[in-house]
Amino acid sequence: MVNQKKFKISVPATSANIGPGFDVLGMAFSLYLTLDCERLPDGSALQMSYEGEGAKDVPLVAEKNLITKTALYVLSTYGITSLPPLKIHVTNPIPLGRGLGSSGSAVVAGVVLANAAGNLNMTKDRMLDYCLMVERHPDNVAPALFGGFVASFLRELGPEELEPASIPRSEPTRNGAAQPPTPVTDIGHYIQLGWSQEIKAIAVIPDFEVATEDARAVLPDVYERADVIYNLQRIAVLTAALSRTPVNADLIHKAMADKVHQPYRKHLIPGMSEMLEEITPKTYPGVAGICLSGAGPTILVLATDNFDNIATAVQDIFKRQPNGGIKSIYKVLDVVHGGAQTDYYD
Ligand SMILES: Nc1ncnc2c1ncn2[C@@H]1O[C@H](COP(=O)(O)OP(=O)(O)O)[C@@H](O)[C@H]1O
Ligand SMILES: N[C@@H](CCOP(=O)(O)O)C(=O)O
Repeated sequence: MVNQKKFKISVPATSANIGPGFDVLGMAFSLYLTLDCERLPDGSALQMSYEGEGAKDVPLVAEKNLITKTALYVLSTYGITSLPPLKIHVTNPIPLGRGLGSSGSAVVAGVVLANAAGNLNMTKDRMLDYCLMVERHPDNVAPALFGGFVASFLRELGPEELEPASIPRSEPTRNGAAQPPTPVTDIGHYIQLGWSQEIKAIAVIPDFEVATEDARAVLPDVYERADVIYNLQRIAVLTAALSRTPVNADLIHKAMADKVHQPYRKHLIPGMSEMLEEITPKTYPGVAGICLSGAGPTILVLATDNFDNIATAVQDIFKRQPNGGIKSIYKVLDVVHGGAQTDYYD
């Protein structure tokens, strides 16, 4: 099966945080990064092509592209120094730098690619360790790998694992540090949570990027106890409320408030504060909750109905921002149960 000539890897887009669940919660969406792969005869060079989001900017050199760079890193820890001869066609509908987990999906795709191309036979739990060596926060990579609505945490690393060279890194794309070594095991822990299928996700995606690294740089190192309690109370209620039918929109909306990351990021996303205040279950029936998607700038509205009107209301707030307004598009997405997968065929 694994030696079949062709295989296809699919990895869903994700939204992380979901309000109070900063670096904890994430969900997988019905929007897939795909890699169509074909094994080539021994001695052939890697052939890589790419269509979709990022096509103009994403490098197609194996050592530079985040997908293949991640695959090379994984293979290197198995003593394999190059990618086996492959033709890879990447199709990417996930906008880059918008808070829909494009880098997490690319990292997951790289680990899954290494597993398939190198016949490594890794479990998904082991793949998670590798993903976390490249992208440090688990809230995108865990749902991209496993699917669904996921809560995750990292185990505390011991002193020797905290040696600089061993620290799993976030945002691999913009630092030039040496490759991390073979990961220790069980870095990440996760659980798939219940999700009420009546709730869909509206992603309103503005036409500018916010690099996750920049959106993390604006956060404080230390928080007030009251703010931590505020988020802990809400996250516990939110995870249960999102699994219940009938949907309690008022409770979900209140439980999606956050004091840990959104207030510090609001200046990076013009209009976000107005959106969080104005788009409520009362003003727009069908709304269940609203938050920044990941590190932004996409706005995520959870809703049961009235999707186009709600999306238009968010878009109108982007449009009325100073200096000519901000253009946006929107996608109405399902939360999908399946995560990354590899299909083999002739
Ligand atoms: N499909 C992809 N192929 C290669 N690199 C990618 C891909 N998707 C994302 N990246 C890299 O990840 C960066 C975006 O990461 P990040 O700032 O974390 O935003 P996001 O919120 O989209 O994950 C891009 O600038 C690019 O370097
Ligand atoms: N918890 C992270 C999530 C980043 O998600 P992304 O999709 O914006 O990369 C954060 O909020 O920094």
